[in-house]
Amino acid sequence: MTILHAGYPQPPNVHFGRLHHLVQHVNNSTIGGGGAAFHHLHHSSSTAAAATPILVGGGRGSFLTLEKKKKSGEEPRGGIEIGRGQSDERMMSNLALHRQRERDAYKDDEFSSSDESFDRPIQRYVGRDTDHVFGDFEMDDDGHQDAVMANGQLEEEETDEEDPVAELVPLGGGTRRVPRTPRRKNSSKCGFFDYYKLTDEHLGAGAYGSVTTCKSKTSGEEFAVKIVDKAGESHSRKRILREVNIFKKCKGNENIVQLLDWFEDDKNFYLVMEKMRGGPLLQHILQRGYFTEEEARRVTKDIASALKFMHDRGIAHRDVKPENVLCTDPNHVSPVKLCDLDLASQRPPQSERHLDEMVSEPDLASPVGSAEFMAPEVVDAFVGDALKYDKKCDTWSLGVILYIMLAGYAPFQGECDDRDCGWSEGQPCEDCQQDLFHRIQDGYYEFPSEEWGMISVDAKDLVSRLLKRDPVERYNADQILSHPWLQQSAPPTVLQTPSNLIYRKDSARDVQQMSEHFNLMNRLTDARLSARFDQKMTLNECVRDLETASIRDGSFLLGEPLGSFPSRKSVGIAIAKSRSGEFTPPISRASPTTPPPSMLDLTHDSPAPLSNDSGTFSLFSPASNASDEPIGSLPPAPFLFAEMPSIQLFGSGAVLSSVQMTPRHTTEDEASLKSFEEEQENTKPIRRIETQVNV
Ligand SMILES: Nc1ncnc2c1ncn2[C@@H]1O[C@H](COP(=O)(O)OP(=O)(O)OP(=O)(O)O)[C@@H](O)[C@H]1O
Repeated sequence: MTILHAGYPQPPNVHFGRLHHLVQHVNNSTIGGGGAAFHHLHHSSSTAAAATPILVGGGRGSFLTLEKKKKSGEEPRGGIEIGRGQSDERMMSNLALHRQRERDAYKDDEFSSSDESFDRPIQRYVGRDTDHVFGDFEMDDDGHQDAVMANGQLEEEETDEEDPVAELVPLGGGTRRVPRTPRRKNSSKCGFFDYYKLTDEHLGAGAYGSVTTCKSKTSGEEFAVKIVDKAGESHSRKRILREVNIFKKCKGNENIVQLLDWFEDDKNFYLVMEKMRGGPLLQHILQRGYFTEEEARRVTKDIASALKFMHDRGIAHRDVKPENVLCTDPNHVSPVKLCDLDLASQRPPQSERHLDEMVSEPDLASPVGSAEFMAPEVVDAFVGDALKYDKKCDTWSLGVILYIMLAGYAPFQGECDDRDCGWSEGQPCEDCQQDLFHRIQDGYYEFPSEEWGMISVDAKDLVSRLLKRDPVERYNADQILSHPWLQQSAPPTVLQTPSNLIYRKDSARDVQQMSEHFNLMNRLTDARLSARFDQKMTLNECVRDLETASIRDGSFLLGEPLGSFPSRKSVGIAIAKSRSGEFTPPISRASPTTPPPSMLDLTHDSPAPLSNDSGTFSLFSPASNASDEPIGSLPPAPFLFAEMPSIQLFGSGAVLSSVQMTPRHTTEDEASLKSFEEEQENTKPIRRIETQVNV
């Protein structure tokens, strides 16, 4: 019996893009998943699927239906099963377990609700928390999860238990606890600006959002709000929901930034967090100009505590780096808290994972994070070894941070023979990049006596326990916390860190800036790849899109014109920025040569070898005139990344073709942006050409 469960959290680590494949190849196995997964199967020509009886659960209502059937002794028609070859009993107990997890997830949920009195889970958005926690699920454009009824028809998820609440708006977080009863449905449509006002204080920016101080309209209290533009990527909702879920799991931990509220409107997501007044770690150290080993010890302890908390819950942060370590107090370096949970992933224990599921799991196999903080196994993934990495890469990254805190420079640095190479000034250099990768892979670093001579043996010992190439040997968070260096006060030795951060050419500050190339690229790669998986593009489709991409005067051409960006202020700003200064199209020093096979895994789409996957791009300056002379061209390579101040061109022969535009715009640009978006909607759809606007 092959059974499909739809509309309920799928068993961990089953990627629906693989569903068809798995069903075809694994007899009597089980696939859990959303309605779309069922749809996929139901419409497939797979004999396994065709022979499949139908009953498929759809969310909680269907679960109840199933329970009733079970009680009455009625055999489900087809049934639901979670786990391969399991009995009906087992299936029911697994479902009950999922159900319990779901209850637990809601139990202390300050974010949603005032409906505790009803003693029932609150549907915070259409699609359940657990769906996001346990893995991917497919949503339609409106974020609805489909449920599948006994007749096999797709239908919207049952909402008989309660009226659907306004989708995602607002979560009405813990601070005000906006009632979310059906009666209050419309009144819950309050937006971020009903409760907060933005200030001019810019706190930071990342690949997806900018972070600004906002003030509560009622109390005047200051918070930090991360504003994420919805236009940035096709599946931003899914990512935001995942981040919110991870934040929720980390609620109450004093070393993880707390999310207090979140909202959504037509344009943006708003994540309201506690404000970390002390700023990012290295910036704080630089500004103070004074840093001791004891302070480094405290910071390490805080980060290790945050990691322990996350790891104990099966969550890996995956982007531990100094910018994501924030100081609470402007006058003291500690306590610190980890922020930026958008790359964090929650994984079930290894024991619950099946081998084929692990292999086919692009999300967790995707390399994310920043170069200098990447653990060797992540670098392996970049250079083709495709090894898995998990929570232990967080402790590696902590090792890198600790090293930088103690010395003021990074343990692994790239170097080449070319004296004029601008690597240490942030310029790309393939040789330096390769050298950096090799050094990380070798795991070779030193403790130069000039800085390290005065640092305690215990501190160095902990560094060496963390910078272990083999993740098995590397300390985990528990071991870090019990290390002697963290058990008692460290010497009050004043470190050379601040001055090294300022004066060394290859300082961590440069490293940090340069690592952003990596970070951005990895994330976008990740996003594009998952978009590709979502869209179920075939290899051939990818290749067709790739011939030549050019950017001319704000128009994006890809083979034939797919659309153009109007010369509006919001875009104009970006172009104006690009015009300033001489532009040479760099190939990112950090770009990986090949995305790891585990990310691509195109073998199901086509047997074509990846070596044919090079695309050729001509890169035109937006300022170039009618002569249309390309100002530079990028050599064909499996993966390319070129960057202008605000426009990036991404391309790869087989993977994706995408032009990413990141104009900054101010609020007065919103009207023009809106009409730009409307215009886009009315013109020919621009496939895989996306704009990202960071407010
Ligand atoms: N709660 C906060 N208080 C103060 N500053 C913050 C806060 N959260 C984030 N920041 C600042 O904003 C920056 C960007 O935030 P964050 O990393 O969450 O955004 P992102 O778009 O997810 O970035 P990334 O590209 O690293 O993923 C941080 O490095 C930090 O400097």
